[in-house]
Amino acid sequence: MTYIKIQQVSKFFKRRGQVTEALRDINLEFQQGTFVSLIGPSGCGKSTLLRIVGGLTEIDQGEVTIGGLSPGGAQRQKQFGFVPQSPALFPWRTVLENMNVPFEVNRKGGDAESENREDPIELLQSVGLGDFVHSYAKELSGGMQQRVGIARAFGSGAPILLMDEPFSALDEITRERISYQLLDIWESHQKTVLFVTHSLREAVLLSDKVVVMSARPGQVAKVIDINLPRPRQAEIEDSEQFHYYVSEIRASLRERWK
Ligand SMILES: Nc1ncnc2c1ncn2[C@@H]1O[C@H](COP(=O)(O)OP(=O)(O)OP(=O)(O)O)[C@@H](O)[C@H]1O
Repeated sequence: MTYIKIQQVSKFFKRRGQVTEALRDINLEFQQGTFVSLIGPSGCGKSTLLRIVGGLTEIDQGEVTIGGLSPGGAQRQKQFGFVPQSPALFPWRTVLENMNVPFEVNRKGGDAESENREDPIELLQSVGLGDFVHSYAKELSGGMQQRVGIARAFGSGAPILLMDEPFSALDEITRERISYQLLDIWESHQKTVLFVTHSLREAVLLSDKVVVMSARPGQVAKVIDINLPRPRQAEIEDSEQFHYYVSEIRASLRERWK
């Protein structure tokens, strides 16, 4: 059953008398529990689309529904967890205390559902941070901080995670390692994820669907189903099928440069 439905969505930004057409006629549908990557040239509207789904940016035309709710309605029901480029951690709090932040916020909002929460230590172990639970966030490397951000989002109780280039500030080796940890944690939780990336490799490794977008005004160039078996291990990157998908995405991006 369709969970996230984006119909004929267009978005214009108006600033100082200038109008930028950021998105044009976007139509997409995703089922619950799908890992979706958005890939496309810089400025094609990937972040804007993520923010629209998350109820942070209004649309000018079209409609977005999340399980029948408007993005604003879904946001009020705490359906979204955000993982931005750099994780918003409190530096003087420990890793474990940072894991509690979404629940503190929810409690302030009078929300009691936080009591059925997952064990934050187990979540931290699943991203390789079991030994750093009591470290201060400021003592962690950038990659470790981002792993806390990911574990926190998976433990937040939100069914939809919106990840906007979460690995972009990391070096290549850290980035590769974290992508496997994200793969593992997602495969054991199967939340609906919208993941913005510039990496073809990450898109194929992680996703069930890759949305290739064309340059501004952003339009959907192609939606590619990644039918690689799960659970996926590092070896899958050596498979012919993996390379085939990477080439297909690259060709689709190039097609739009012409
Ligand atoms: N708040 C805003 N006000 C005005 N223009 C905006 C605003 N947000 C985005 N834009 C414009 O909309 C277009 C799409 O921006 P967006 O950040 O969504 O692209 P993107 O694909 O995520 O880019 P990148 O890959 O570089 O992060 C760009 O031309 C951008 O300048």
